[in-house]
Amino acid sequence: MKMRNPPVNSLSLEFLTELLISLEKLENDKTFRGIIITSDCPGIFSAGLDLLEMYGRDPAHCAEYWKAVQELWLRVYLSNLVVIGAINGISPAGGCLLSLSCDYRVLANNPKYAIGLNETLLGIIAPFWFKDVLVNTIGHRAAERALQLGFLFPPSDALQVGIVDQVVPEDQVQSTARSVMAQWLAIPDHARQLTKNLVRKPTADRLLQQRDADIQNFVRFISRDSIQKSLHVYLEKLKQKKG
Ligand SMILES: CC/C=C\CCC/C=C/C(=O)SCCNC(=O)CCNC(=O)[C@H](O)C(C)(C)COP(=O)(O)OP(=O)(O)OC[C@H]1O[C@@H](n2cnc3c(N)ncnc32)[C@H](O)[C@@H]1OP(=O)(O)O
Repeated sequence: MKMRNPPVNSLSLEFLTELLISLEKLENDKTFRGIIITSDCPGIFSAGLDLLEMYGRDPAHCAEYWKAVQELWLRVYLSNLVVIGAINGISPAGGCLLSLSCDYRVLANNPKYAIGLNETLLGIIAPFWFKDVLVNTIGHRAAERALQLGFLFPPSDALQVGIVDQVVPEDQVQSTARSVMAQWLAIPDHARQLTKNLVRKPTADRLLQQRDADIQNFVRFISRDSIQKSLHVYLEKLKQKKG
C-alpha cells in the first residue's frame, strides 16, 4: 500500500478515510495475508496528523477527525494481516504512530530521515495510546525521554533504541520488507493472529474502553487558546522554513 497524499502524506480526514476504506477491503479479502505500508512521496513517509484539521476548526470537526484517527490506529494495530512498514522517509508523530502499529519496521538509511513522537516540539502532547505503543516498543525509560524531549531519531539511533527493527540502504527498503513478509507469512495465520491479539489487545482495550472520553479530551485540549496559538506558531515556522 503506497500512501500518496502530496506533498507530505499528512493524515487529513479525507486521506484517513481513504486509508480506512482500503484497509477494510484488504482485511475482508481472504486472498490477502499481509500488507507493506510505504510512501509514494519522496523523502517523506508521513508528516503525521494534518495540522490543518486541528487548527482553527470547530469542536464538531475536531471530534470527527479524532474519531477517524482512533479508527485508523485500531484497524492497523489490530489487523489480522501481517503489516510491515517500509519507511522510506521522515516519520514524525502520527507518521511514527502508524509505523509503530506495524508488526515490523524497516527504515531507509538516510541521514535526512527520522522517526519519533515529536508532539512536545509543537506544544502539544502525545495521547496515552500513542505513549502506550511507544512504551511497548522501546521500553519505559527510553519512551519517557523520547516523549518529553520530542526526539526524532535518525536511522542509527532509531535502530539502537528499537523504534525500528532494521535499517537498510534506501534502495533495499522494499526488497527487505518483502523478505520479512515471507518470513512472517511462513507462520500459520491462525496461530500468528491469535498471538498478535494476545499481545496487543490489552493496549487497544485501554482506548476501546474510553473512546468517547478520549475524543472529548482531545477536543477540549485542542480547542484551548494556548494550544491553538502553539499550532499557529508551528505552522508559521513551517512556512518560514521555505523562505
Ligand atoms: C490530548 C491529545 C492532543 C493532541 C494530540 C495530537 C497528536 C498529534 C500528532 C501529529 O501527528 S501532529 C503533526 C506532527 N508533524 C510534524 O511535526 C511534521 C511537520 N512537517 C515537517 O516537519 C515538514 O513539513 C516535513 C514533513 C519534514 C517535510 O518538509 P519539506 O521541506 O519537504 O516540506 P514543507 O515543510 O515545505 O511542507 C510542505 C507543505 O506541507 C505542509 N505540512 C507539513 N506538515 C504538515 C502537517 N503535519 N499537517 C499539515 N500540513 C503540513 C507545510 O506547511 C507546507 O505547506 P505549504 O506548502 O502550504 O506552505
